[in-house]
Amino acid sequence: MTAVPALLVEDLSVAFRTRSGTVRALERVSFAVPKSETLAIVGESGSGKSVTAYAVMGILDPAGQITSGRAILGGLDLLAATADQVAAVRGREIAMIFQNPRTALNPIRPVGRQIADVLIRHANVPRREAPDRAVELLRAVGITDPGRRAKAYPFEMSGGMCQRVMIAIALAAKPSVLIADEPTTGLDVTTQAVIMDLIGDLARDIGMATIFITHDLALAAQRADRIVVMHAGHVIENAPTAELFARPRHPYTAELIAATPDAAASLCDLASIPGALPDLRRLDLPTCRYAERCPRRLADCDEALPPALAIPEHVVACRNPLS
Ligand SMILES: Nc1ncnc2c1ncn2[C@@H]1O[C@H](COP(=O)(O)OP(=O)(O)OP(=O)(O)O)[C@@H](O)[C@H]1O
Ligand code: NI
Repeated sequence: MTAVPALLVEDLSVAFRTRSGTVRALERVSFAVPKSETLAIVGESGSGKSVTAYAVMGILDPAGQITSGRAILGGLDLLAATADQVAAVRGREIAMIFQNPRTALNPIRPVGRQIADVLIRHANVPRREAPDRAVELLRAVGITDPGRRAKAYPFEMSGGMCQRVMIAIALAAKPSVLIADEPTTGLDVTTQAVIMDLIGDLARDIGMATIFITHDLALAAQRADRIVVMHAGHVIENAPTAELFARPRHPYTAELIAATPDAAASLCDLASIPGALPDLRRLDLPTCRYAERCPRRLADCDEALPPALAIPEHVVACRNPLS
């Protein structure tokens, strides 16, 4: 009945081995991104948003280990695929843009060349045509005088301009999925809106699904069709955006929304949510990682979490959800 999603993440668990113990960063994370839709992943710092993205992209820190899960893209499980298979897909079918475009770009290669590299490698563009196509792409992401700008180095461009270049690189091969990890953090508000519009417009043009990782509930509400809320490495709620705001079912989501009345605050500084994320190295981590902060905790909250698939279209991982 339901169509095949652009990306399906199921049961993803990741642990990092560190000197001070094992960090259980993700536990059984699941979500699906329908084709052409935007899914926001929101959560406090340390909740596991970036680790989820890195695991799917195959760029986890070597200390990180995927201990369970699948990430299905176009019939291929990225987590079980060979390095060659992943290399063939990354940049072509799934691409990522990062918070700090300046460090993600190659500092010693003109930006036009960097875009041309991707076009040759991933979009089957003949080498001769690549430079002109790179200039076209720079124009498409709203860079004025793109012919001249193509010859510039990243340090010669503003942060907003570098992010446009990153977007041009990410979208060069028209991937079916884009992961944008805090793509506008550090940019001024006007540039933020322009960049988000740009990503939205380009996604629409090529029918691309977008995973938008953010601290900013307001931005998520404006831009996403669906919101996944993470807490301490768990997906605790997943619902269509309007539904999530109208009827939050997990006590943590309700706290988040209450703490941000016009949904305008950023989750970066959630001083008003009592407690902190538990230390993910703890050996006695509770089954519900929110239990120790939760005003609705029941005795049986320490038992296994209910399957996070309680209600179709609206997933909540809680034994005592709001109705
Ligand atoms: N290389 C690593 N070694 C050990 N622990 C790590 C490593 N990378 C991430 N972690 C841990 O994994 C957990 C999730 O981190 P992650 O970066 O995904 O959080 P996040 O939700 O993206 O936070 P932020 O909003 O600050 O970017 C954190 O507890 C973090 O300390
Ligand atoms: Ni992050």
